Amino acid sequence: MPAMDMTSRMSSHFDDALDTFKAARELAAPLAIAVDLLFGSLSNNGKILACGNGGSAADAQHFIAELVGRFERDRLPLAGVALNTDTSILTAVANDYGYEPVFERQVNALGQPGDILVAISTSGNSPSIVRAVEAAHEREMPVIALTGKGGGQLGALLYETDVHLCVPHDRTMRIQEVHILLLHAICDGIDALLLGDTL
Ligand SMILES: O=C(CO)[C@@H](O)[C@H](O)[C@H](O)[C@H](O)COP(=O)(O)O
Ligand SMILES: [Zn+2]
Repeated sequence: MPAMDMTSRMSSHFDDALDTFKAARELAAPLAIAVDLLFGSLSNNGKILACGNGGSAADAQHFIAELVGRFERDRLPLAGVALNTDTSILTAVANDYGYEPVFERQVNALGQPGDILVAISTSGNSPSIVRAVEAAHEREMPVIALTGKGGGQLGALLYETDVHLCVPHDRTMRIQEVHILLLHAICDGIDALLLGDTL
């Protein structure tokens, strides 16, 4: 096997990430729409449900923690639930019904018209996320979908009233890196609407 230049392999991640972050600037306009949608729901006693698998589960709970806790400034707690955090619900539903409905069932249990589902899937093809989005539509909940790889099945399912934040990249890790930027930008937008735009 030829000697691997690990430093240049590591360097290429920074170059690719910079290119991807630049390309993802095209998401600024739909991101602004997502902020309005979330702020409107929260202002009308709505709540935010978020879900993802693997690294995207971490992103969903990270985002919800910043709503219920705080982001950069003190403010009132905002209503949100990460659907991938309750191991008793996840194991009970997966054990009794299979994994696919683990989020759908929680959307059906908790979701009300006007609540918002934040659905995170880098491929757009995870069945548990696709089913959660279908349940949200049935419950008249707008969806904010964070995807990549062209959006997959999720992209094709979305309504015009939903927001699709599709990262223009094909590698899961790079897509996840932009997803966390998108979620932080949303938190910043909500705080700006609640508290004013100076930090
Ligand atoms: O974080 C990573 C890879 O970077 C993994 O844990 C990854 O999230 C998992 O393979 C997920 O199951 C992928 O699901 P999805 O993003 O395609 O919906
Ligand atoms: Zn990851």
